[in-house]
Amino acid sequence: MNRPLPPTAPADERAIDQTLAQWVLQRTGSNLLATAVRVVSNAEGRGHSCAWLSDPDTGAGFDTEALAAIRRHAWVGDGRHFTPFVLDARNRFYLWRNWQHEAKLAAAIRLRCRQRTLPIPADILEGDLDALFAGMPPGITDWQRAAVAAVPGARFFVLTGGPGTGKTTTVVRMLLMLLRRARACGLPSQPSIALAAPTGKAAQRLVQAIARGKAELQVSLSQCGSAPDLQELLQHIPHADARTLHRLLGYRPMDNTFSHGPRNPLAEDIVVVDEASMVDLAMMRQLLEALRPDAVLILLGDPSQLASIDAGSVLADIVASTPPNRLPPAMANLLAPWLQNAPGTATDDAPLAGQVLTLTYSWRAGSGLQRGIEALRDTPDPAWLDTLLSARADGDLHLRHCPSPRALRSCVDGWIDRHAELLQTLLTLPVEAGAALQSLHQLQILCALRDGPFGAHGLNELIARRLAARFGIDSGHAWHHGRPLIITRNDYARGLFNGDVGIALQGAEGLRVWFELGDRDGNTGLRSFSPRALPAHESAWAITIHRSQGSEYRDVAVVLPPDEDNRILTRELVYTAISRARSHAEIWATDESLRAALARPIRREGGLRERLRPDQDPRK
Ligand SMILES: Nc1ncnc2c1ncn2[C@@H]1O[C@H](COP(=O)(O)OP(=O)(O)OP(=O)(O)O)[C@@H](O)[C@H]1O
Repeated sequence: MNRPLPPTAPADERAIDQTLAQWVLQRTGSNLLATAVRVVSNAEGRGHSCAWLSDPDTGAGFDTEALAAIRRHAWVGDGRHFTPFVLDARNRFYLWRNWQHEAKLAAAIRLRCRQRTLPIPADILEGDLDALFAGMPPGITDWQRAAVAAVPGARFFVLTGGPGTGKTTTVVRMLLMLLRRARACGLPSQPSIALAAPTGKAAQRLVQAIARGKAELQVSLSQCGSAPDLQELLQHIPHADARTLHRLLGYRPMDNTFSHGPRNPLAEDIVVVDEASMVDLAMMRQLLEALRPDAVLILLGDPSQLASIDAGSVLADIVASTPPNRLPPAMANLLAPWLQNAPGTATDDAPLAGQVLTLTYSWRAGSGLQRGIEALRDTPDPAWLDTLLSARADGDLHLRHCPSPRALRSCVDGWIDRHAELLQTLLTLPVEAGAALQSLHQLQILCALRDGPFGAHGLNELIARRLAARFGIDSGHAWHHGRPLIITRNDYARGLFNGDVGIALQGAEGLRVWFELGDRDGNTGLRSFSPRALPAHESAWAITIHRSQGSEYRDVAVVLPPDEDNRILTRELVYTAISRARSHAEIWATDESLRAALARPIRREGGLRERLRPDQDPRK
């Protein structure tokens, strides 16, 4: 085993990758194993749950002899028993923990999917759908109806779609359906519901979205006048309390464990998790294992967005494991009468068929921004990009040429001009904290990078200087009235968490930093802190696109570095950024870097999607 290292030194090697490899080398004396460990550690750092030791497309990497030697090593197994590393039959190499997360998560999902029943007879379903979709045309609401009709009897359900496709509108109806037919679905007569999301920001947005969805449905139900019990049941859907997944599962930062798991499952009968694309492999396994077998899990999200920061691309893998919107034959027959377009059918043994549905009709369609979002969801349409590059704008989506720091300065000046009124109010007038925090939802600069002149740090410094010059702020002081900032480290004692956005405001007590925070009972309220009491933080005129996930703003400016070879530039990154905008987005980039980003989809290595396909032997 002491052969020279194969030529597989990973790009972007981190100190931890080398340290781990060194440790393995010292204990095993095997260069080969140490090299494979270096590769897999590096892969994990880039979000992969495993590393291919032999590329399935090119065959590059470790040769057959090297692979056989690694496979024979005592520290490497096939996953049946504990070994520090696992090499599967397809030459995917795992750290034991990621192998376990994948295997256990896939097994938990498959088990839940096998339990599905179709407990509601067709005539009852018809009445329910008529009441819940009164006045809504069939055709464009087909997949919303299908989701509402398919959720009874499911223990695991995934509803996906791009922005504005009606996920909230639909999930409120799905919950109402479960409440009305609870006993038939094997739930208590008044099932309890938990709402959760991966970040505090996303949880706040979920609260607002559910409250709005409930109010809209309330109007529709009272207008149609039928089924008064539905109006009563609607009150049982919570809308003031959504927790982060960490809080839902009882995260204990002292020892990095959770109080809820298989031995202490969650009490709730129905758990809804929004922004599921941000949930990594380890967290999703924890969630699945913390559910009672008879509880229902509903995941909402958009698999085209950036995947989780930590390893895995769980939502995208789940969605890709089953053909889109194909139903098992029995379900297709049951639903056919209410769908204008006959649904395609899946094979009977497809584990997730009928439990993963995608909403395809955008209710915000028609704007240039929406066209851009749709064009970027899958493989970008080259004609769309060419048109945009030559016209420089499509309605509310704009391109600004930004090849240099000098061009960036003029983009910033233009941005300040366009938002001058709002910025002036924030920076120079007394403003109430709630209103000031609300106005931060109006505009946001999103950067692909954190560091460098085109990164969020550089942009924040540049913006601070330009604002100081324009509005007469003392540029010698970082702390000034109207400065937005984002917390970058959790502070459990103060209840401030990574990603919380606040604003510094001068008041009777001097300069205080205000946040809208949730308390332990799920209520949100305004709280202020002295700047000295804050955990690690930075200015937030510009934040990274990764940080913006789960948030939404009226106007967004997206900054891409002009270096088109930068590996950060991917289609998912640009899609995630512009889909944060409700009304207007501008992209500050060169044509080349935009083209390069759109041509580079993220591919995360892992075996989850295969494990969820029909008849998979988990060790393959
Ligand atoms: N069946 C429907 N009939 C009429 N309007 C609808 C329907 N479904 C959704 N809408 C409207 O479309 C808009 C977007 O819907 P919704 O908020 O449910 O989408 P979403 O997918 O949750 O959006 P986002 O991802 O941005 O949170 C809302 O204004 C909603 O009222």
